[in-house]
Amino acid sequence: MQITQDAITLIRPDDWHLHLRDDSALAAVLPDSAKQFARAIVMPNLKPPVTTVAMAQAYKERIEAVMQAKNIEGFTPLMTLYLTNNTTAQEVEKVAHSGFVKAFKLYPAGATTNSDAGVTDLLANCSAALEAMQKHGVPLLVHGEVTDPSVDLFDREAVFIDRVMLPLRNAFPALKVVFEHITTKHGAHYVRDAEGPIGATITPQHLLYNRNVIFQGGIRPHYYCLPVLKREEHRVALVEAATSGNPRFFLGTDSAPHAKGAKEAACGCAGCYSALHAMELYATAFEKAGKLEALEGFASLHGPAFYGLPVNTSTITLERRAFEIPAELNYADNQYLVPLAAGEQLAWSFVG
Ligand SMILES: NC(=O)N[C@@H](CC(=O)O)C(=O)O
Ligand SMILES: [Zn+2]
Ligand SMILES: [Zn+2]
Repeated sequence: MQITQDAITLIRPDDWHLHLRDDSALAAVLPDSAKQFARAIVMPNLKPPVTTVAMAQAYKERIEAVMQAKNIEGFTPLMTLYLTNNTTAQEVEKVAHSGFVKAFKLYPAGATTNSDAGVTDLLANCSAALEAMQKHGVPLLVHGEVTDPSVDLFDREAVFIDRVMLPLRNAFPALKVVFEHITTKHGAHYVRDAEGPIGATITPQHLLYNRNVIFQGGIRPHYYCLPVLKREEHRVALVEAATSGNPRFFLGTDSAPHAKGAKEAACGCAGCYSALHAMELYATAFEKAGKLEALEGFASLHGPAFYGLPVNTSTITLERRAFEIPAELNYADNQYLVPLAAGEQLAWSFVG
C-alpha cells in the first residue's frame, strides 16, 4: 500500500456483502460495484429468494449477461444461497462442489428486506444443513438480528448474540460464520473475542454515522438501513474494530438499492446505496480515525483470507480531490436512486 499526501494506492478491494438485485435494477447498479471491486459476495434475497445451486447459476448468468452488454471486465460475482427451513444437506453438498457458490445466508424470518422465506428456528429446523456446512467448510453468513417484536429495535443485534449466535456456535464450533453488517460494540467485541472461525463485515454508514443522522432536522430515509444505525459509542467500537488490523473484520458495503420513491414513503424500505462511492466513504472513515494505513487489510486482504481465496493482483488509486456525491442517480424503470450521503462532499475521489 502506498499513501502520500495526495493519493492512496492499494490492492484492488472486494465487497463481501452486496445486493445487486435483478433485471433493470441489476443493470443500473452493477457498473458501480464492478468499477471499484474485483469480486463481490452477492446476496440472495431476490423475489423469490435464491435457494438452490441451479437458481444461483441462473442468477450468475444474468449478472454476466449485464457485464457483457455493458463491456464490464475483471469482476467476479461470488454467489450465495438463501438458507430456509427446508434447505437439505444434499443442497449444501452441491454448494460445496459448485465452485461458484461461496456461502449460505441466514435471514431470520421477517428481519429485513425480502426475508419472508427466512428461517424461523435455526437449530430446530436447519441442523442437517448446518452440519453439512460445517463438514464441507461452507460459511454461514448471518443477518444477526432477532425478530421478536418485544425486543427493542436497537437491541436486536445484542439479543441475537445471546439467543442465536452462542447456541449456534456451541452446537457447530467448526462452522465458519460471518456476522454480517455489525452495528454495535456487542457485535464487534463478540467477534474480536470469540473462539473458532468467525469474521464480520462492516458497512461505510456504520463507520461514518450514528443514529442521530436519521433525524437531523427531520426524518432522513436515505440513512435508514437494517440493522439500523446505533449510538455513537457503537460507531466508535466499529471504527476501532475495522481499523485495528484484526483479520476478522473486513469490508462489506451492504449497498442495498431501493428506488427513491420506495424510500421516501410512509413505510420506507431499509437500505443505503453506497456502491457508487464505497471506497471514498471507507477512506474518509479510516482517515478520520488516523488509520488510513489499515484500509488495505480491511478492504483487500482479510476477506480473501477468511474465504480461502487469492488476493487480487491489480491495484486501485484514490486521489485527494473533492468528490461531490450526486443528489440522485438514474435507476431502473425511469426511477431514481439516492446514494448514501447525497449532496455531501468527500475528500477522496476514485481514479481507477
Ligand atoms: N441492509 C438493508 O437495510 N437492506 C438489505 C437487506 C439486508 O442486508 O438486511 C436489502 O436487501 O435492502
Ligand atoms: Zn442484512
Ligand atoms: Zn445486506
